[in-house]
Amino acid sequence: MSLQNEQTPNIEAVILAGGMARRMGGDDKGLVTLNDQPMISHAINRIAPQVNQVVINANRNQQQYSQFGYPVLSDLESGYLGPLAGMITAMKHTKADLLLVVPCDCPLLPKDLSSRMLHTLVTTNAEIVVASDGKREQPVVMLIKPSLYQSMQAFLDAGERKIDIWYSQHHYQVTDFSDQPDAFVNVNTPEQKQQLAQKIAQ
Ligand SMILES: Nc1nc2c(ncn2[C@@H]2O[C@H](COP(=O)(O)OP(=O)(O)OP(=O)(O)O)[C@@H](O)[C@H]2O)c(=O)[nH]1
Ligand SMILES: [Mg+2]
Repeated sequence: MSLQNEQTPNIEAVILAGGMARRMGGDDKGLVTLNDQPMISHAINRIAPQVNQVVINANRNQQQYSQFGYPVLSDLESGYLGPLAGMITAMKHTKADLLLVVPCDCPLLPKDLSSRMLHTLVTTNAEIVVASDGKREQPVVMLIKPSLYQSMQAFLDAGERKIDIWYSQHHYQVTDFSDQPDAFVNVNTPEQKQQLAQKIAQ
């Protein structure tokens, strides 16, 4: 699929908040408070200025999530199949040219995430762009063509769940954010939340 307008494609962001957050004791991770704000607010504040639309993907507390002012999508396929279930739900729903996928538990996402990943996509003609902190790929931070939903559906139908195995079947490229080493700090446990709260407050 070629983009209709490669200079200014329409980009929608989906913020994934549909997991079970077992390492957070089963609390709804997007709504857990980090420095006086729900965790997802930090991600929204970083991402909303960078894209044309935002949707939130959540499988619990949908009413509370709707108060952020964006559409809330629940996984089309229930059963907590993992992040791919949230991504495919947004891919099927969006009318945008490109979908920017981010998790709700990365409060320091780059402020130039979308533009740099778009630059990679356009200059390499990739179907998928994955962010990297310079050491590791961040599989839940992707810029992706929504038309790939059919491939993702086949992957899920086959019982597969791992994002990096799925995208490695496609022409993907990596955008390196090693200039922002903390950008993908991820909050999975109460201890990590505590550490990040102190760091942000400094
Ligand atoms: N829609 C959807 N999103 C998910 C699902 N599982 C995980 N995610 C999201 O994927 C991202 C990365 O997942 P994790 O950080 O492991 O979050 P989690 O699965 O809720 O947490 P743990 O149970 O502790 O692994 C987070 O933004 C989650 O909300 C799922 O089954 N459906
Ligand atoms: Mg998980």
